[in-house]
Amino acid sequence: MLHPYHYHAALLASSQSYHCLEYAIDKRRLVSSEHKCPKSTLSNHISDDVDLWKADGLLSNEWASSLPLPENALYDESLADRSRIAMNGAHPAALEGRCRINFQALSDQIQWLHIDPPVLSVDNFMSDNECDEILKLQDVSPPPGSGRVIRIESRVSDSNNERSGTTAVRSSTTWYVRFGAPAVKPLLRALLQLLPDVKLEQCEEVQLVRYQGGCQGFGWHEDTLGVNEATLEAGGQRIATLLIYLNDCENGRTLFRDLRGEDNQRLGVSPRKGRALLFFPCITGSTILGEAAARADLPRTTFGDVYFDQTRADHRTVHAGEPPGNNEQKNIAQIWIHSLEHSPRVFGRGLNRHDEASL
Ligand SMILES: O=C(O)CCC(=O)C(=O)O
Ligand SMILES: [Fe+2]
Repeated sequence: MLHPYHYHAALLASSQSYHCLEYAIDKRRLVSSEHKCPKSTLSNHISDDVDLWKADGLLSNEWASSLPLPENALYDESLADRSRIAMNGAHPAALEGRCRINFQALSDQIQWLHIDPPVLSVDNFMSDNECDEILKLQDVSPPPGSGRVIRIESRVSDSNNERSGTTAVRSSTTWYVRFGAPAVKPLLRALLQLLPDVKLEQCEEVQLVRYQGGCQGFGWHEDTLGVNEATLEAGGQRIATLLIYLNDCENGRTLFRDLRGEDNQRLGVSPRKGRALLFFPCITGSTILGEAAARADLPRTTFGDVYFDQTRADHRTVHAGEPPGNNEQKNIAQIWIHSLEHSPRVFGRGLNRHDEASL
């Protein structure tokens, strides 16, 4: 029996005393390695729904062993240049997909952190209380048999690997939330307000991630799926990443390896409770981006829709989750938006339906 709302996968982040089962997620593929389970208070949360994952073909025996956290790669001019050249060929008129941003509703809160490729932040996207309600999902122990304790280590797929020239690993605790969970309703509503043409069916299940201070993070990677993963059933490619910081953190920024901020330093977004970060993993363009970019006097609302080409990743969007400080914990919620309807699979086929959301 699955819990009616959240938790298919909860995991123990702490790398210290006990691990029961360790898993790695390589984008949509879950790979596992089993460990001897020391006596642990958490062991009764481990359920046999591993079999469910196996049946779904998501388990294999691969295992990423090492856990280097964001390596200090140097700013790669050549990579950025190559992407810029690709971008020149991507006139918005030639881009099929459109992702309208509702500037009218949120103009005071939206900040353009980077214009090309577009990276935006939205402060107070969610209220403190709404963030707290989501955080509570992480504190509830899943009823026996409904969740399990796993450790997730995420690596970029081979194709990504080739692009960004590095293997990214994640060390974190990850929860997946059912669409019907009341706590995520405000988040889903806010998403649809910000991106009014997006259908909920295009969204992956809400993912909550917790990084423990000092030692956990997520290395350089791109959010696009590999060609074999961006299937019709998956809903094609990920066209937008929406990430919400659920608590304030001194450290633990989301860093964009090849983008520069206003201060000409590597672009980094600090975790502020309720702040959203939006960017587009595929090549994008915007109808009036050029004009607006050249004229500082144009109001922000003159930025038009973001157009995208879902067949081409924008390698300039390589990013990482910096480890929070020693005494901090970083909590985020994340949703990936696909070009087409996405079939959620984390809870098992058909077990977490978009229409449970009842917005
Ligand atoms: O933790 C972060 O700031 C970034 C997380 C991320 O990029 C991801 O989960 O894909
Ligand atoms: Fe990412």
